[in-house]
Amino acid sequence: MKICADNVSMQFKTHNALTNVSFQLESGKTYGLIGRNGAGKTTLLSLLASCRIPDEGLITIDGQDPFENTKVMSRVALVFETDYSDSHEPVTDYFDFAERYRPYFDRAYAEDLAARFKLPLDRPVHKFSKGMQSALNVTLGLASRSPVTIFDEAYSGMDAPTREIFYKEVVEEQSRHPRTIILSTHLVSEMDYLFDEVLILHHGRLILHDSQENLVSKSAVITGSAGIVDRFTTGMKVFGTEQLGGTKAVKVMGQLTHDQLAQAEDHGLDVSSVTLQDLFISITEEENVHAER
Ligand SMILES: Nc1ncnc2c1ncn2[C@@H]1O[C@H](COP(=O)(O)OP(=O)(O)OP(=O)(O)O)[C@@H](O)[C@H]1O
Repeated sequence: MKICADNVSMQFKTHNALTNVSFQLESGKTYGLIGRNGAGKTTLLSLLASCRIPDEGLITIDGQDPFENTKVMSRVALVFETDYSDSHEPVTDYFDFAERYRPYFDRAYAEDLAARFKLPLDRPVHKFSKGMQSALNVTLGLASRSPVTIFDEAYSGMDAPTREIFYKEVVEEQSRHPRTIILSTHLVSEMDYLFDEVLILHHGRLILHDSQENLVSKSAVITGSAGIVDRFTTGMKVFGTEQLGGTKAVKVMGQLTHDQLAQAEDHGLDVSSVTLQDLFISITEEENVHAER
């Protein structure tokens, strides 16, 4: 299912939670939605899941407005951190419910995941630990096999080995049952390998949307003696700088040419790739937002 956001804006009283956000998402890809606290990720995902309507702009899923559109919305699943404190039902009741309302729900897969996450099927969910409740959420999301499956930080309660099971399943599910998967997260460094494309929200604006491959190949860190690094990077688009004594590391946007790489080597400069986490931190640091040298 193709998702389009066209100039979407959302306000809470006087606060602009989203401003003119536009993008297109395709089926069969895993998208990483990243942004600092309060950047607007949950607001955007709740619009995609039709929990609210945008103040301005349009969201379409397969060309249709998803709001109160049962046919479209039965194919979209939003998984978020849920408060289960009043949930006295066992896991099996959640599976029964999903089986009734989720057209692609695979119960056998859900039971298999529950076993791997060590979730007792007959125990009331309010008695689960926070991590177990998160594992139930991701189980319902994965097994929903919804053509659009959105996880809004739904895994934050899970410990590292449990998150690894989830990540592995995301990869395997994309090859078994390709769909649009959107993962919002703060765990950028451990999840970056899952993303085909990355969207970075900052203060409600989409400041970057590109493939993971492009992001990594179109940026670099140049490290070496401060004066030489400064001369080498003059005229380049710099988005981050660190200095320790006489050694400077400058992060630049844009792919270096063969000549530039050869020059860097001649000058004893080290050229390495930027991680997504690095890129994210640097471009969302106020003082670095795309400063041109
Ligand atoms: N119901 C609401 N009423 C008023 N303001 C809201 C509401 N929901 C969100 N906001 C504000 O909108 C902005 C975006 O919030 P949102 O929850 O979308 O951010 P987020 O990127 O998901 O943040 P986090 O990573 O901390 O979960 C924040 O400034 C938040 O305070």
